[in-house]
Amino acid sequence: MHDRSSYLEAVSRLRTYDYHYHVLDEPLVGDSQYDDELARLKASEKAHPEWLVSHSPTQTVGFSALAQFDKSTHHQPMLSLDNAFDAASLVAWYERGLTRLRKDHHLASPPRINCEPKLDGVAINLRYEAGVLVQAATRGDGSTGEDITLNAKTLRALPHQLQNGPWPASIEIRGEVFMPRKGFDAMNRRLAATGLKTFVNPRNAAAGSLRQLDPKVTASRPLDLYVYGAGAVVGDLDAATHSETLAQFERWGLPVNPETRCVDSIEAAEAYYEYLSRRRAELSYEIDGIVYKVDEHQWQRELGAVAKSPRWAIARKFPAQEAATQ
Ligand SMILES: Cc1ccc2cc(C(N)=O)cc(O)c2n1
Repeated sequence: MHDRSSYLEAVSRLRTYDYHYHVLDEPLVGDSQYDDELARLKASEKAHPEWLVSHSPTQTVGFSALAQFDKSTHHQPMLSLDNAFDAASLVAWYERGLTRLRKDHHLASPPRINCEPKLDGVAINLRYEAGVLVQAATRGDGSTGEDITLNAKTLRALPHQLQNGPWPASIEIRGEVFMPRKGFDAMNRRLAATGLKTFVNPRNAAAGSLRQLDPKVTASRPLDLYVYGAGAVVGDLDAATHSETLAQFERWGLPVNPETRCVDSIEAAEAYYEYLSRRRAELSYEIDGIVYKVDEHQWQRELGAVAKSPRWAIARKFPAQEAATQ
């Protein structure tokens, strides 16, 4: 660097690199170019101490990224699903539930089963108060997650205000944020074209995009959302079944997966698995199985949950795919 103005330009250029790398998680240059330019800056400051400015990157101890996310405690824990890897395990899950319920009830008909694709994305907990979205958080450890409200508000599928009331005074609504394949491929092409690191799969891309410290970056990513259940409810959610709850969510303007079906038998539930297994490749998003839930809330309550997993729900997983070619 032959004069102070080119030194000051170098300082500004490196600070821009730092911001893109540490805050936007989208490096502008490769590590070797960054290291070379930083080394030249340090040499200039050694040769010309009178040029040094306090905002030079050589003066910051570890780049101070924006504040981390606040923590957010779920009013009701977010449950994780037990897995079934074959039809026999699915039937065994259902039979176990039937046996438990038959201890105390004469079941006129077998419990209905709600079936839906298991999206391969990242879970989110939304809290609406008086119908207004007041908080959104990641699942975290099931009890406490990260407050990503500003990022969630950039999701085009997510209403900030519920429609067609009434609704409970406060309600937690759970869903899965995901990145459709086409959006994932286009985003990776853009990142690769500018020499930036690409994401391995849509699930990682959704998780990384939802947890950006800068909501503008989240807004630039092709994220989508389907909601799948309720958590804590203050007031009355007048729905006797899970499928009625989902219908209510749709009336309020929340996105519910259109592949969701309610069936009358475990055989029909298994048929749904076969049906969706055949359609999997043509869906616009990635799924890693089917989620089955006993539909009646009364039976869900009676079956309860063991450890962190509900007895009333199970995930029937597809066989692991060999390294998927994106
Ligand atoms: C209770 C529960 C827990 C995790 C879930 C996850 C998904 C999903 N990944 O699509 C769908 C559900 O209905 C879920 N339901």
